[in-house]
Amino acid sequence: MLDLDLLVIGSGPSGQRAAVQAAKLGKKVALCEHSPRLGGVCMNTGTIPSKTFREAVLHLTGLRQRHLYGQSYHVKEDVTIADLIFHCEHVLKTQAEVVRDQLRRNGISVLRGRGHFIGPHDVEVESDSGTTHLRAKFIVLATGTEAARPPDVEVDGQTVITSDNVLGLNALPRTMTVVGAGVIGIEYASMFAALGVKVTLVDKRPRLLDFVDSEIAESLSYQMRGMGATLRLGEEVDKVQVEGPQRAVATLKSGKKIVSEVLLYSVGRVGMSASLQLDQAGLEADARGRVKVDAHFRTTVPHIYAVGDLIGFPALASTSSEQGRLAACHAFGLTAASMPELLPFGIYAVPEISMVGRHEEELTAEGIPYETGIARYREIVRGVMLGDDSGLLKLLFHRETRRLLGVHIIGTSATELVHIGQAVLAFGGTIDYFVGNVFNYPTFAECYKVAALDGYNKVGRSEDAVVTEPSE
Ligand SMILES: Cc1cc2nc3c(=O)[nH]c(=O)nc-3n(C[C@H](O)[C@H](O)[C@H](O)COP(=O)(O)OP(=O)(O)OC[C@H]3O[C@@H](n4cnc5c(N)ncnc54)[C@H](O)[C@@H]3O)c2cc1C
Ligand SMILES: NC(=O)c1ccc[n+]([C@@H]2O[C@H](COP(=O)([O-])OP(=O)(O)OC[C@H]3O[C@@H](n4cnc5c(N)ncnc54)[C@H](O)[C@@H]3O)[C@@H](O)[C@H]2O)c1
Repeated sequence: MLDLDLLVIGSGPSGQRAAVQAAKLGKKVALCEHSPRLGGVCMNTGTIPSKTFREAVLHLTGLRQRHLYGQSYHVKEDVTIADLIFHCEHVLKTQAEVVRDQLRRNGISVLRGRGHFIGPHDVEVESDSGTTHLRAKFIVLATGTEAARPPDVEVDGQTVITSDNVLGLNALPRTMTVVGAGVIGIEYASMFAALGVKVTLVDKRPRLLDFVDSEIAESLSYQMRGMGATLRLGEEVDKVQVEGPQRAVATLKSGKKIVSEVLLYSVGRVGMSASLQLDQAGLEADARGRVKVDAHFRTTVPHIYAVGDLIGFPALASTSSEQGRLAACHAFGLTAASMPELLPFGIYAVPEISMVGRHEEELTAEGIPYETGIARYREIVRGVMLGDDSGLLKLLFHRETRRLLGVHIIGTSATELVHIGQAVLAFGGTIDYFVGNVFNYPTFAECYKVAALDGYNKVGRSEDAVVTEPSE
C-alpha cells in the first residue's frame, strides 16, 4: 500500500496541474490513469488533435491562399485522411513526451489503471498487472468526460462516429451529417466543409452558438454555407440508423431523413464518474455524471476535490488546468487567487471566433447604455495580405464612461487577438486606451485602434465624455 499526500485520478490538464502543483510544494504525489496514453481527452482525442487537424486542413487545402491564387487552389490535390493524421501524430507524439517528462521531473508516481474508491481516503487502481491500494490525505478527481452516444445505434468509428473517432477514419467521406451544433459540432463541421465534404449540420436550437454575439454567429453561418455546408437549425434528430457500410440515416422529428457516408454525433459530453464508485467515499454524481464542488473545488467530502470537465461549465482545457492548480493550493494551505471571472472563449471553427466580456443581447437586456466600434479585416492591411476579407472585430463599450465591456472577433488569429481586449477589460480600461496606443504595423492588433476610432466617431472625443463610475 502506498501512503500519499495527494492522489490524482486522471491525467488530463486538470489532473496534471494539480499533481505538479502539489509536487512543487514538496508533497508525495501519485497520479493514476487508465488510458494507455497520458494527457487525457485534451491531448488524445479532444483539444490538441482537433486543433492540429484544423491547422492541417487550412494548410493542405490552401484555403488561406485562395484569395491570391483562385478558388480552385490547393496545396495538395486530393487531401487524404492520412495526410491530415500525419500532421496530428507529429504534434501528439511531441506533446506526450512533454507531459511524461513534466511528471517525471517533478517526482510524481504514475500508476497505470482505473482508480475507484474503497473508502474516503482509499483508492484501488486496477490494471492487467493487478491491483494497487493507495491511501491519500487528499484526493483530486480529474476524470473528465466522454462523448454522449446515440441511444439507438452503435458508434462503430467509421459510419457513426463521435469526436473521439475522427482521427481513426479510414477515408474522407463525400458526405457527412453532424448531429449537434455545439462547439465540437461546429468546429468539425466547418473543417470537413473546408475539405470539400458535403456537410449537413443539424441542431434543435434555432440559431448557432447562442452564447456568441449574433452578428458573429450570422457571419459564421454565412461563411459555412459558402463552403457548401447545409445548416438545419431548429430541427431535432429523433433516430440514427445504419443501413449498411457508409450509409448512416438521421431521421429528424419533422420527418426529414438525412443520408450520409459518415454521421458525427456531437450532442454533448457526460462526466466520467461511473467507474469511480463514488458512494464508497460518501459522494454522488448528478444525472450527467458530474460532481458538485464549492468555490475551492472541494466536494461534499472536504478532503476530496474535483476539477476540470468532471465539474461541468466551462469545461475547457484552459480553465481545467487552472482549477487543478487551485485545488492543490487549497488542499495544502497555499493562498492563491480564485478563478478569474473574465474568461475568454475560443471556437476553432473555420473561420475562428473568440470573445471576452459581455455581448449586445446581455447589455440590452440589462439596460446598460453601450456603443459599438467595428473594424473589418478587409480594411486592415494585414487582413488583405493574408487574404481574410471577412474578419471582424467588434468592441462594446459603455456610452458614458467609455469603459470596454466586451470584445467579439471572427477571423484569422481571433483566439490570440482577444487577449489584448481581455487585458484592457481586466484593468477597467476605456476605448481611449486603444485610440491613444500605437500598435505594430501591419498587424491584426491594429483592429483595436480602428474599432475604437469607429466607436469614437459615434460618441465623441474623451474630453466631451461624462466620466462617472460604471453603473453595470
Ligand atoms: C473534440 C474536442 C475539442 C476540444 N477543444 C478544446 C479547445 O479548443 N480549447 C479548450 O480549452 N478545450 C477544448 N476541449 C475541452 C478540453 O479537452 C477539456 O476541457 C479538457 O480535456 C478537460 O480536462 P480534464 O483534465 O478535466 O479531463 P480530461 O482531459 O478529459 O482527462 C481525464 C482523464 O481521466 C482518465 N480517467 C477517467 N476515469 C478514470 C479512472 N477511474 N481512473 C484513472 N483514470 C481515469 C481518462 O482516461 C482521461 O485520460 C475540447 C474537447 C473536445 C472533446
Ligand atoms: N474551442 C473550445 O473551447 C472547445 C472545442 C470543443 C469542445 N469544447 C468543450 O466540449 C464541450 C462539449 O461540446 P459539444 O459540442 O459536444 O456539446 P454542447 O452541449 O456544447 O452542444 C451540443 C449541441 O447538440 C444539440 N443537440 C442535442 N441533442 C440534439 C438532437 N437530438 N438533435 C439535434 N441537436 C441536438 C444541442 O442543442 C447543442 O447545441 C463544450 O461544452 C466545450 O466545453 C470546447
